[in-house]
Amino acid sequence: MKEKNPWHTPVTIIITVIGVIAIVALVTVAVLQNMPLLQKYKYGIVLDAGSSHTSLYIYEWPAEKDNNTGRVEQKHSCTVDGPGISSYASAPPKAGESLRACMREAEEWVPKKRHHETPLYLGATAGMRLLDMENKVVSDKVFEAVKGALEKSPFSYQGARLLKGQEEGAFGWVTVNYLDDRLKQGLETTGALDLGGASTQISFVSDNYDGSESPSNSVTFRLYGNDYTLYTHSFLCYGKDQAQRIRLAEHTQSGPKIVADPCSHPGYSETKKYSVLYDSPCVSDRKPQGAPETFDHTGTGNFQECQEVVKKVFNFTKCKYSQCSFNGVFQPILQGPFGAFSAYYFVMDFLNLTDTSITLEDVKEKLKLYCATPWSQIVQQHPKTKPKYLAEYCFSGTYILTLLIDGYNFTSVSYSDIRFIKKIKGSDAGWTLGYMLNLTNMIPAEAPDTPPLPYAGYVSIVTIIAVLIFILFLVSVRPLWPHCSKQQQIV
Ligand SMILES: Nc1nc2c(ncn2[C@@H]2O[C@H](COP(=O)(O)OP(=O)(O)O)[C@@H](O)[C@H]2O)c(=O)[nH]1
Repeated sequence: MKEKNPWHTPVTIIITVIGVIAIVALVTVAVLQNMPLLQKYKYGIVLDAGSSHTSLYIYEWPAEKDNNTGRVEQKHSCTVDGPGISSYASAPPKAGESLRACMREAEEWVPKKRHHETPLYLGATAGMRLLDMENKVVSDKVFEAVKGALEKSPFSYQGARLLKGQEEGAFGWVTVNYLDDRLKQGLETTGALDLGGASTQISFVSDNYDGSESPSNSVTFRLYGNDYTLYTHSFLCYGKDQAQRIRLAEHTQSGPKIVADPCSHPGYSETKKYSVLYDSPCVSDRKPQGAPETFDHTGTGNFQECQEVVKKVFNFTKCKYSQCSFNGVFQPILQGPFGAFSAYYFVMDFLNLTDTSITLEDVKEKLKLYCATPWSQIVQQHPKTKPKYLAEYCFSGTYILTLLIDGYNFTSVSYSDIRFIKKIKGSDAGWTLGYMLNLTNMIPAEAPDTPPLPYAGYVSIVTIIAVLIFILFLVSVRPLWPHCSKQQQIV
């Protein structure tokens, strides 16, 4: 007689099928629910309206990490043709028009469906600060022109404004430390040294600075659960272009027809207009009376003498604080490391002096040789470099060393704590990224909660538990199993 196989009872079959379906469903739901979404990105655009030129930066971050945990990276940058927006004082509408080509480029780089939700900001720095001091009506017109141009774009325009020097310094510091992952991990921070054309910024955290001395130099942040009291100062007129004017103003106090300049190469000669040299609030009050219309700017290429004239740009006499950098400005004891970017990098990179492990004496020796090189040889060796930049590297290198050593008090030891940088992990060092991170609340005050397990670990655990449940289920229905002994295999 045929004994009925207990596995073939309808109840057992139904229970088994339901059990298997339930386990598969459990694993599927858990995995799908927690699976990373297909990588989609969000974007932000910042225009840096500097004194010498405007740059547009497009930033990108994973869309599903909108809860401040995603990494923001620079996707693209575009340099606006022509000078900085402050140079359009006599024709403000052209300042708006000048942005058009880069804005079109941005439209191509940012996916069309993201255009309307992509925030667009413009921040103007020292060039516009000077124009604002000189003629507020005109600077307002320039802002109106750029606002008009940006409002027409398909992006979510969030405003065009003048950045305070303190903001420029602080956001540069945020950028450097964000890109270096120092904020999220609560590591010792890197100071930021930014050299522009019209202003220069120094920002760092020092154990000796709690903001009580010279509070106007302090900015406090709470980022990823850590408190920072940042020292920051922006020196208006101490960017390299304005410092060059101050120095030449020193040379031309008596309104001479010929200026023999130790910071220009021997054999260099250029006819310049007094009206152009003195056309800046940084020097306008020093314009010599009865000067001729032009002067011949000639070079002697003497580094030591250049250092002496550059030092005169700084005032070291007065300090009402415990310690100062220059011009009576408080500065706490330097605490490194430091990242030096913008014109610091352009100049030191050109001069092959970005390696700060070489001694300061060697750096000065190299600069001395460079300054003494005849102009004809310099032009011959660098046919592709803009003559405007080429003519100024001797001055700019000397200015950078003087600013760092005499101005900020870097020593031959702490000089090696400086890194001359252009980019960090593919993103330009500068204030723009820090500015956008701040305005989009991308850096939380508190450290975001991290999931207790990484995704792969989570999937493994769910699968193992499901398999265990299945085995338990099989064991629990064991009484219904067919018996394996020979006698029971009667079919
Ligand atoms: N050598 C060199 N200098 C540059 C280059 N781009 C900009 N600069 C100079 O670097 C300085 C900084 O420019 P910018 O950012 O416009 O100045 P800011 O408005 O004060 O921030 C100016 O003196 C520019 O002339 C470059 O590619 N090479």
